[in-house]
Amino acid sequence: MAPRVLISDKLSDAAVQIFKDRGVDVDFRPELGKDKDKLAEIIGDYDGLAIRSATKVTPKILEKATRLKVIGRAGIGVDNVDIPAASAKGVIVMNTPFGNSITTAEHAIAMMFALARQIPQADASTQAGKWEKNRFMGVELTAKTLGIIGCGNIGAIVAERGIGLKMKVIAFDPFLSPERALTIGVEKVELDDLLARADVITLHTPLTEKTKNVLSAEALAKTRKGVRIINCARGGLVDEVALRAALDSGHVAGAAFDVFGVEPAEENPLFGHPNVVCTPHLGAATTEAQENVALQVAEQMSDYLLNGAISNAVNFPSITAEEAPKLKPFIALAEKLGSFAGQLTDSDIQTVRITYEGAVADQKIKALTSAAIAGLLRPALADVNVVSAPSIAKERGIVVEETTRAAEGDYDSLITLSITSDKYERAVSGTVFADGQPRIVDIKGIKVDAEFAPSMIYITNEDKPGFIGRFASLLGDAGINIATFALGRDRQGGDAIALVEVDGPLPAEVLEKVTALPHVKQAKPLTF
Ligand SMILES: NC(=O)C1=CN([C@@H]2O[C@H](COP(=O)(O)OP(=O)(O)OC[C@H]3O[C@@H](n4cnc5c(N)ncnc54)[C@H](O)[C@@H]3O)[C@@H](O)[C@H]2O)C=CC1
Ligand SMILES: O=C(O)CCC(=O)C(=O)O
Repeated sequence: MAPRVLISDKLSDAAVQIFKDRGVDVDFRPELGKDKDKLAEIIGDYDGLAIRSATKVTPKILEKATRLKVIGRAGIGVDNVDIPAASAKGVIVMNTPFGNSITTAEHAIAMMFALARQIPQADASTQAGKWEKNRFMGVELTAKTLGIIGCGNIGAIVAERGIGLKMKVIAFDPFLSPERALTIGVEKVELDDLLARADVITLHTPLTEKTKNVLSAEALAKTRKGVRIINCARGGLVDEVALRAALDSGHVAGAAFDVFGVEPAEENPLFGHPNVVCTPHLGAATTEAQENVALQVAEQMSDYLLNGAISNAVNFPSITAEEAPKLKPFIALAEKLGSFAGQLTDSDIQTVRITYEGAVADQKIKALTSAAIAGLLRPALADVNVVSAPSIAKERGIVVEETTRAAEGDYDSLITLSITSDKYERAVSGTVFADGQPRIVDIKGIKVDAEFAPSMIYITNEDKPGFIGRFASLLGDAGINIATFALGRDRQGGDAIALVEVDGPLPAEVLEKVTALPHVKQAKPLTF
């Protein structure tokens, strides 16, 4: 029986044709993106779901998706799909990481011109018969400084266009290597430097814990008077209330937003300000981009449904059905070791060394390495996947080295991930026990024994009496339950570490208090 795919958003017709040509039954029901009840009612009849951003793939939808094998996002951001819930159901989630990048970069440039010359306002006034020639005095962009926050695929295209416009382009992106910055032709700077120098700031990062409110009230206060701000990436990167205040005071000269904290944005703090230009998430909305992403998603989904081939999956490596059961726990281990290192890293990674010892060395280590790199980069990159992770690492000048050797220590299989950055070297090792659960067994040469948990705290401290008691009382007083507690130290009175699993997320103020405890060097929240 031919697999069945439902298209529940406005995808280009090109996708329908590809599915038909490949022998996949396809139903084109774009109205379902806004009708979650109807979608839940019929999703059980389909093997594949092709979407853009209107369809929200929630755990409730996935619960009803008894046949679903693959979700294809015709676009980049998969924030409308509950990835953990899809993964838990074994549903592959694919995206199309490059098909709409040029179009979105062009939208940011269009927004920059709209702000510089107040084109929407001048258009409205002219068409109202006012002919207000003196009201609309613009600014020239040539020789102005364009500050790009997030210089990945789209940011790099914006940079190229900005340089073409004779602007001075500076970029803040902790994961941009100096070599890549040189190739793109941008000056790599720290955030404060960008804020102080840029005449126009444009954002091109994913929305993550680290990028949320990257333009906060405090950051906006560090910008130049007269700065213009563009967001064509994700709502939530800029504090909209603080930006409105900065526009009202005249500190910020203009803002152009395509994306908003709440979408669809029927109301928003920025609305109604005379120097604000808004579009309804149109960044990817060109015929060319929509055709690119529709063709690509239909090809990828057909390949998977008909032949089992996986590409651009955000939640699974490319492996065969026979390899999967043996590899799966080690994939999880590699990805979690990478994630552990990635969550603790805020600087430019130069080298990643992965050592496979014992039985695991005979497995498909390319997939394991990809999973480790995807885990490492995911805290920083938009929806990096196991297929794209190695090439992204290469593009960023990260050297990846793999070593295999016979088991030397206590474990049948051991994976060690070491990263070198411009500031430090960090190593973490893990294994999979007979229960199939991945575990951390060594951090920086200090032995521990901890499972990965949804909410954890990693603490480094001096091995002095009293720490555990003080820490436990602090969490107890804050009403936070400690689920597991793993300790290690290099020697008596030396460096110690603790990996603590807690029930529920850790509030920032509690973390601050932990960091302030005597002898604590650092305390970081981790999620797995
Ligand atoms: N408005 C629209 O319709 C569209 C919006 N987008 C959004 O644009 C954004 C960027 O997409 P791509 O360039 O394809 O992603 P990408 O993954 O290629 O680039 C993101 C860049 O942000 C950087 N970054 C991560 N954390 C950072 C931090 N804390 N500070 C500074 N930089 C940081 C990363 O190193 C990376 O270079 C995504 O959020 C995507 O969803 C994409 C397409 C259309
Ligand atoms: O499909 C769209 O219109 C939105 C595109 C987008 O935001 C993305 O690809 O991340």
